Amino acid sequence: MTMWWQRTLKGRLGCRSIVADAETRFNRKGSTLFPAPSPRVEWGRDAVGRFWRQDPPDSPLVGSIGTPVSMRGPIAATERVGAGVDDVGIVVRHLRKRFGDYVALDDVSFEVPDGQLVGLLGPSGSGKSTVLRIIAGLEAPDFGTVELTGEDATTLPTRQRGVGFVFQHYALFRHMTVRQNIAFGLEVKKCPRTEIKKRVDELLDLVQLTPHAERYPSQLSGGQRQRVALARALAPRPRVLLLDEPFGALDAKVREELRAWLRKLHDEVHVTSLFVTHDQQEAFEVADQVVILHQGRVEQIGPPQELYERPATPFVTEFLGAVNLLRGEAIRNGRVMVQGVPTPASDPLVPSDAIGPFKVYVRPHDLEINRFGYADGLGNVTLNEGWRARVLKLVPMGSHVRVELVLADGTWIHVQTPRERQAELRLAPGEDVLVTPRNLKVFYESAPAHVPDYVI
Ligand SMILES: Nc1ncnc2c1ncn2[C@@H]1O[C@H](COP(=O)(O)OP(=O)(O)OP(=O)(O)O)[C@@H](O)[C@H]1O
Repeated sequence: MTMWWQRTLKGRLGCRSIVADAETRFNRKGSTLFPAPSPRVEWGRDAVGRFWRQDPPDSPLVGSIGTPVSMRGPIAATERVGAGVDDVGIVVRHLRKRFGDYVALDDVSFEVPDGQLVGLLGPSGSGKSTVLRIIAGLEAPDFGTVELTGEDATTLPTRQRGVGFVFQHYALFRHMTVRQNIAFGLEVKKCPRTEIKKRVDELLDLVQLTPHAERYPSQLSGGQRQRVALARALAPRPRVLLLDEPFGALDAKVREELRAWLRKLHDEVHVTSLFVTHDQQEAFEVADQVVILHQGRVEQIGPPQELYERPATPFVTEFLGAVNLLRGEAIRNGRVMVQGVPTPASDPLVPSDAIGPFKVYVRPHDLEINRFGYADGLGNVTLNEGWRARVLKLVPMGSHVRVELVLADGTWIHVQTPRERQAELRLAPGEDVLVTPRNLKVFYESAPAHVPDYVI
């Protein structure tokens, strides 16, 4: 029956994701849950991830755009990486995994659009490698599904998944040359010799190791070995490429070079890739989109800049770089009371009369230090607005100065001030100043766990 549904829907719509969804619904309920749509009906997902159906105006079927048809609940907006139903390379849905009593994954769902490089970012122990291992078939989920290029792969053995895997510790064969290592997967598949040679030459060129083809791994640098590992993973033309902290064991400079190199390489080969890292900068530099994991759950998904500018939770705000945390007392007319001062908030969605306490976050480069006021020489004095603070310490950091201050209520903050601005202000420890913020991020202090509680 399931097969019938697959065939029917595929034939009518050519739409793999809908097929997978219909199949699950069918299996769970044991009967057809929605009528077979006519070919004129269009299907897809809306901006918040719900399935929708667009019926022609004269259709006898109920439903229109925005009509959710999934019985398992929509994939939340925070779980969506990209748009489109037909162009998905990897889909994981509702993954759960326990190790004994420990919940390693708790309902993880996301999609990797075909041909994109997506970063899976999170602190140590957040479940990143477990997700990757489940996608590769090295671990079985307790619940949930894995779909690779439209095919349900949840129970497929690893070797049938068409997955290329690159680990942190390059597992190259020490007794084989670079060429033999890259050829290994193709030899196992018993590809013709001429084809193997052609593909290996191609890959040696791609990873810029042609001159080192006859070397052994011990004769290569760490970065070169990881490039061989990548070429070896790409050799059998995998459907998807999984990279688990591939540069984790390398020193900072080599990592930086390899990041740029990987991004360039991906732009050439466009293989759907999932890249695990705990390094925010690495994820942001390399990935088209980033999935942020925390304690086995997806916190937020989006392009790097969007995550940085519009973090959905306090965790994401804190995880994505240095930030000051203050207490907000109430919000009135779009201004949040911080340090007794109504301070502009950057989003019109702020409830006009919400009562705190709120967590108020502001990045060090979004704070400006000012004197209390200035005179124009004609006897007019203009007073600045901001939070009163005392300078504690100045630390030169090259292009900027890190200024540490204490606010009137004893809260410590730090500000990143351009070197030129410090040359103007000539701040010194012990001075009283005003601090003026931009881009405040405000969250309810005690939001229910895991519910995005972003209010600004
Ligand atoms: N085979 C296992 N048996 C027991 N616990 C495990 C097993 N594999 C993973 N875990 C636990 O599950 C949690 C998630 O592990 P995972 O390796 O997926 O995290 P991670 O985000 O990749 O961390 P890291 O960045 O440190 O590699 C960790 O607390 C880990 O100890």
